[in-house]
Amino acid sequence: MTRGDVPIGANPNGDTIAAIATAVAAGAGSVAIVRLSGPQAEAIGRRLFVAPGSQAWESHRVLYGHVVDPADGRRVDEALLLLMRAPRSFTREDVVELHCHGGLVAVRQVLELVLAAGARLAGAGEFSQRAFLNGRLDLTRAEAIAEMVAARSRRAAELAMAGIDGGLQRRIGGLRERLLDQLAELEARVDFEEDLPPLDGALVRAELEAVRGELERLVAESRQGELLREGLRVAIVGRPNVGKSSLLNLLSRRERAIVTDLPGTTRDLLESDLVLDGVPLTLLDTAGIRPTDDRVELLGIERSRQALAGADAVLLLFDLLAGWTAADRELRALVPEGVPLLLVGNKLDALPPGAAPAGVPSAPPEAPLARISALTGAGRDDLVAALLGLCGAGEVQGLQVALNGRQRELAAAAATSLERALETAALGLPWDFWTIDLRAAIAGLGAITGEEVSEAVLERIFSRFCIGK
Ligand SMILES: Nc1nc2c(c(=O)[nH]1)N(C=O)[C@@H](CNc1ccc(C(=O)N[C@@H](CCC(=O)O)C(=O)O)cc1)CN2
Ligand SMILES: Nc1nc2c(ncn2[C@@H]2O[C@H](COP(=O)(O)OP(=O)(O)OP(=O)(O)O)[C@@H](O)[C@H]2O)c(=O)[nH]1
Ligand SMILES: [Mg+2]
Repeated sequence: MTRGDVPIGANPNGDTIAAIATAVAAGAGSVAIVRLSGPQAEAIGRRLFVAPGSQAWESHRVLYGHVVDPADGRRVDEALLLLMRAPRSFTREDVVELHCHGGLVAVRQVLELVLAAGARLAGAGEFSQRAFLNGRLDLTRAEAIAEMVAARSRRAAELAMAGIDGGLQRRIGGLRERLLDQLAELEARVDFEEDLPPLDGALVRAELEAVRGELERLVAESRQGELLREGLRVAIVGRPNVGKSSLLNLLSRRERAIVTDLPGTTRDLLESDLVLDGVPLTLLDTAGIRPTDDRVELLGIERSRQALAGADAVLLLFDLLAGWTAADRELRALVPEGVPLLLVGNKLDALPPGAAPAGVPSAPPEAPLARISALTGAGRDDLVAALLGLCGAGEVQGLQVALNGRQRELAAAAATSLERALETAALGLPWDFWTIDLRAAIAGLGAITGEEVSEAVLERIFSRFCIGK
């Protein structure tokens, strides 16, 4: 995105941007919106839009009419126009929306006419960036908007909504205010030591310690938010014929993968996107791993190994009838250290009642164990709960706010700065020695909310948004 000509702050003389605001892929919607923002938005709208009768161009009213090509008066689409004059708009600039018919052909023509009439194609995230620069949103709300667009599950959308409502801004902004209060007290003592009542150092330290604790809690909880935003890649691995594809089908509730009684049925990697208990995940069905001379099967097995190496979690499936065999133990050794692993004994239905499966330890030392029948679905819910629990996703239900990666780094650094300030305090050094680290912590929290953030960082954040947002 190049936007060197737009200064930080309001944009009264700036250019007018435009983009298609609605989905441009994954099938046509029934309505598509071209959005304009900037000082020329209304003039361009009036040039291209013909509203019959005596409809008035009033703010926050919808006009009915047609988008026409001003060159020849040809009607390009039947549409609705929504005018929102500054500052009562998303960007706090004049905004015009042309609500066209869905599908891409007409709406692209409308966008071309808008650009030909003097608007500039918006860069990624540029509407949201203007909303931020014009003080309509803080940075946590702007980032939450991007998360809402990207959300893959209901829980991820709820978390994004809490961010849009300012949940994170209030938490971080509140902690920053508390630090600013302490800084003011300390600085007053540096400047006017004689005129003020003495400062109770223990109280200041207790307050810094409390803020530091809150920051560390937020950092610790951020992992759950990450799960919701990014989803988990879970590989199902195991020997041929143990029921991996059957399990994929059971969890995705459809016949996604081919299942046969022939070992070596699955030869390629198969991905299925699903949501389990509000957590989005990508399940990978893999080719059964075994020694073989079949060239195609060997290539598939190589992909299984790669999936195993790149997964956030692994379900290692084995056949309860055959028991936990030497080959299963070898597979277990392939699972990288530190990757959450659940052993899944399958074909529970075929086990005679009361029979202990051969070789399966009651509490296997290797990893936690779940028993299921991919055929009947028995044990499915316990499997899901165990998997999510292993990945730390069990607690996402109560999650109110969650830091993203950028915010987590800043919060962790701020916590470290506070720790340093507290160490300085413990050494009994003068007030002005504390304030250096305290100020660094305040700046870090200001970078989360956007109160103290460089233009380069803003560019990087908004360039990850989609065009039209
Ligand atoms: N058609 C359409 N739908 C949309 C958006 C949009 O821009 N256009 N949004 C875009 O993301 C989201 C809604 N968010 C919005 C947030 C604020 C304002 C707005 O005009 N705020 C003004 C005025 C509020 C008022 O009149 O009380 C303000 O806060 O000053 C508009 C949309 C989702 N749906
Ligand atoms: N009785 C019983 N049979 C099962 C169960 N799960 C799978 N099967 C059967 O086991 C056979 C193999 O199932 P698949 O799901 O294709 O096994 P796979 O692990 O994907 O096998 P490959 O793709 O060859 O590695 C099929 O005949 C399934 O019907 C189960 O829980 N109980
Ligand atoms: Mg299979």
